[in-house]
Amino acid sequence: MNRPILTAADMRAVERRAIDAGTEETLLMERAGRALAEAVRQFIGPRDTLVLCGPGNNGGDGYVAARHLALFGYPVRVATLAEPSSKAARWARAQWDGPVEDFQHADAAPIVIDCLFGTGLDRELQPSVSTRLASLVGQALIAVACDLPSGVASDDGRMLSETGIYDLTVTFGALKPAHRLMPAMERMGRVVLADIGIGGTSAWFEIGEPALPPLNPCGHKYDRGLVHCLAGEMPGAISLAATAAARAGAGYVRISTSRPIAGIPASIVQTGTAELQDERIGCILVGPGLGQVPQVLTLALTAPRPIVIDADGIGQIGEPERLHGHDVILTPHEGEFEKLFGNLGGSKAERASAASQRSQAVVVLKGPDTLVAAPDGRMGFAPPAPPWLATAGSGDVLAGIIAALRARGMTAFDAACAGVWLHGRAAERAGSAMIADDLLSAISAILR
Ligand SMILES: NC(=O)C1=CN([C@@H]2O[C@H](COP(=O)(O)OP(=O)(O)OC[C@H]3O[C@@H](n4cnc5c(N)ncnc54)[C@H](OP(=O)(O)O)[C@@H]3O)[C@@H](O)[C@H]2O)[C@@H](O)CC1
Ligand SMILES: [K+]
Repeated sequence: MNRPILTAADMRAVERRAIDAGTEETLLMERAGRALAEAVRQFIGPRDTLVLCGPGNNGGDGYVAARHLALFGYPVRVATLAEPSSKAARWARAQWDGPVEDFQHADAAPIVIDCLFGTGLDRELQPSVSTRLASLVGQALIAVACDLPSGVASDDGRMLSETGIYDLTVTFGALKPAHRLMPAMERMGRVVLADIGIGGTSAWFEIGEPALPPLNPCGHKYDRGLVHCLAGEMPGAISLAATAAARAGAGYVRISTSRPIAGIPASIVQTGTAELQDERIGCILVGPGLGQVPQVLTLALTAPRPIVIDADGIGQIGEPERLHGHDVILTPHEGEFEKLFGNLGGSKAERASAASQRSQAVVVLKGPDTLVAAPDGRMGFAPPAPPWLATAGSGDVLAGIIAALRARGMTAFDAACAGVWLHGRAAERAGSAMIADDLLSAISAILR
């Protein structure tokens, strides 16, 4: 299931609609604070707990959580940075009948719950606040963030202030972009999405497990998709990509190559010609191991077939507008992206979206926080993938998987999202000592 990702403004609009429809704001805060307390209870048993409350509704959630944790039997202290400034937070503060300490002078605790700032943070923290918060987070056995670690910019995942590494982040109603974007994502620990009875739809979402096209029991190999790969100077990369395409379910994979490539499964056909006008081709794959032979990309773009352009192929496109009228999926990492699109500025999501619109291609902007952008504004955010996916050949495998899914009839955007999801799960299955070749058998295991 794809989970919506909402900006702070989107989230406020959802909240406003619920309130206009008769839901009390304090009820939403009560649900959020209770969900936070329950998540903490699931994570760790009763230990001394310090809840840090800020002036806004994030702080309000903190007073509610403190009340519930005390009811659950946790020894709870509350420390405040400033008195509540919103009506709902004042209500929550009034429901807390324990003492309230001053944030700067509160003693550390094994469980620290940061409810200073959430989606309303719009500037860096005062240095005295970030230093003290980082110290409390650093001394804690378990550091928990309410909605977001204070210091995180919700909409783009930047760190406005550094406050340390958390173990658990409990968010409400919907994920925010920062939960799936670096550098914020790696500060959050486990992210729990709590249901508080409201939520929205969005063109932005976290990529969930895909529904792959069903196999036709009466079908033949071409029904399952023909992927045509174009080799270049370094055949290892294209053989990895071609094998990944075969493992990801393409019925027929062939490689145009000027010299035989050793070590490829015999089922992958090698040909000395490039029959790209073949209408049975479901997707052309060009770029892995291509080297400096730009005429191969030019040849690929003569064929009226869907194309995945990866690696060296991306650097040879020249102007992104060259792709207009073609059916293209681009799979750049940051360096290749900048080479093609220049320095676009803005957040990673804004850059991916702008690039997709400019090229009219689906853009898979790879990294530890991979994004899939469509020209119509849709954006898939990859769920967290293991860091060992950053290894030589990993991108070739991803390109091959995506080409197979495109050839199998998925739309360009869906194929790219599904490929990113499968690639991450294959890496999880392959384990931390994997090399890119191991992803191939892991794909087979997942698709079994
Ligand atoms: N949306 C929903 O559906 C629900 C949302 N809920 C919760 O509400 C949270 C959002 O609450 P929010 O909008 O009150 O913002 P929040 O993060 O508490 O901070 C705003 C306050 O901080 C201040 N301020 C900002 N930056 C600052 C800085 N650097 N240094 C110092 N001050 C700074 C700013 O005041 P300012 O000084 O700018 O006037 C303002 O007072 C959300 O994260 C979630 O936890 C749940 O209750 C349930 C439903
Ligand atoms: K927080």
